[in-house]
Amino acid sequence: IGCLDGHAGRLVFGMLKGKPCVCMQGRFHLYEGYAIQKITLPMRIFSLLGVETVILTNAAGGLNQDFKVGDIMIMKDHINMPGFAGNNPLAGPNDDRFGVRFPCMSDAYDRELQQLAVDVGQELGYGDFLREGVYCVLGGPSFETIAECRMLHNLGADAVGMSTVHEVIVARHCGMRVFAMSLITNKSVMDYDSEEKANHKEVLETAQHRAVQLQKLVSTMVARMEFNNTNA
Ligand SMILES: O=P(O)(O)O[C@H]1O[C@H](CO)[C@@H](O)[C@H]1O
Ligand code: HPA
Repeated sequence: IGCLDGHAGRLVFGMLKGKPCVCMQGRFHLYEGYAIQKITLPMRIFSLLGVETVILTNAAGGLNQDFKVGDIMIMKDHINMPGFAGNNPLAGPNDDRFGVRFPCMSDAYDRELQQLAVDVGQELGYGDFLREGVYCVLGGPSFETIAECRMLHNLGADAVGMSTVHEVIVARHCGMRVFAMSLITNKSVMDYDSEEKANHKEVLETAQHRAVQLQKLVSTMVARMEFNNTNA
């Protein structure tokens, strides 16, 4: 597990609301220099362990100008920018034991789980800062230029980050259900007059600020999820 700032590098096993869970406290990133297949290996291990549902979180910059720092964006779709250049975790020989050669991605983000997040978020009183949108992944580690932010927004992305999408692709390839959400930790700089600058300190501070609400959202969702483990 990646062990950089903000990523503890632990794999935690336990029960959450009566359900067996395994939690990655941290993740690997492309910008750490790992091959994309290594970054996503934990998803295949989870699948072999019998995991049925994957919940992914990330910190992201807000491209959508209606988003505020501290908003939680339910991911309804993604744009896989490294994939456009051929850097896809499923590139290379397909291992048929995990999934098909050409997996569908139009149903990557489970609609029922998105609705569950909306329902739970409303009940918890999080409606004011719960959004939905499209996440775009880039390689990092440099944050985006103003021109890049404008381009990504024009392409239909609401948030930008450096993770998650590769994990989603591998998790979907092996048939796990996926739910993902982004914490908008900073506003993407879209204007040459702006004095704002993306920085990792702000990302960590915002994550700290919303940590308890994110935990509550995830644990309440887990409590409500149907448990249907055919491997049990
Ligand atoms: O996507 P996660 O790992 O949450 O973290 C995001 O925040 C870091 C940049 O501040 C990058 O690692 C980016 O991907
Ligand atoms: N850009 C890319 N990745 C990020 C950002 C950002 O603005 N914020 C947190 N992760």
